[in-house]
Amino acid sequence: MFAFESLPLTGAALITLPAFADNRGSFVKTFQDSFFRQGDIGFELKESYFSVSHKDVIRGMHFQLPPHDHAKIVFCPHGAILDVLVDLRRQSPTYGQYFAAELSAANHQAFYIPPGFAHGFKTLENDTITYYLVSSEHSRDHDAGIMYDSFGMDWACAAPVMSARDQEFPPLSAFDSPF
Ligand SMILES: Cc1cn([C@H]2C[C@H](O)[C@@H](COP(=O)(O)OP(=O)(O)O[C@H]3O[C@@H](C)C(=O)[C@@H](O)[C@H]3O)O2)c(=O)[nH]c1=O
Repeated sequence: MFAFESLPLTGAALITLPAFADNRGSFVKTFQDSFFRQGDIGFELKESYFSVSHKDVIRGMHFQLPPHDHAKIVFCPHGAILDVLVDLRRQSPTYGQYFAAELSAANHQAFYIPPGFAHGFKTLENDTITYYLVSSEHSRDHDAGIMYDSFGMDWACAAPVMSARDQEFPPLSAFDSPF
């Protein structure tokens, strides 16, 4: 069974994926339509993708703007990441607050990230895979972000490897949130 733990940022959740180990290795279930559609989540899978990163890579903080905003399920099937969410929903009591947790192949945990959140991560190991299940298709014109170091998170990383695009996003304080 998927174990679901609500987070202080309303609507977001930490999910422990069902995992089984035997003398061959391990088996992890990453998605079940009936589970993710139920209740408040109502997640409908539209796209899936993964990235592979070296250690000390930071990607983020990303989201898609309305009307192409989406929910994400993020997990790490190889290596480990420090995964970070920021609440961008203006009416939310936790607007501007962040939450971080380690997701790894070893703990087989996933974040459920509702629409209206920025998402990013730092890799903790080489050859780390970050895997996404997403509820809308990618729209390049609606792909946006805020600066990774603008909302109070201590990344504990002196020289992160980052894309040029991620270093040019506005800080949270200058971002006029549509969520
Ligand atoms: C996200 C995405 C990117 N791309 C393209 C754009 C670009 O040429 C190349 C790499 O894109 P990026 O540099 O944005 O990749 P990356 O920085 O890994 O983007 C990811 O970051 C994390 C934090 C997330 O939350 C993800 O949803 C996604 O935004 O892939 C797609 O074609 N489809 C997609 O869905």
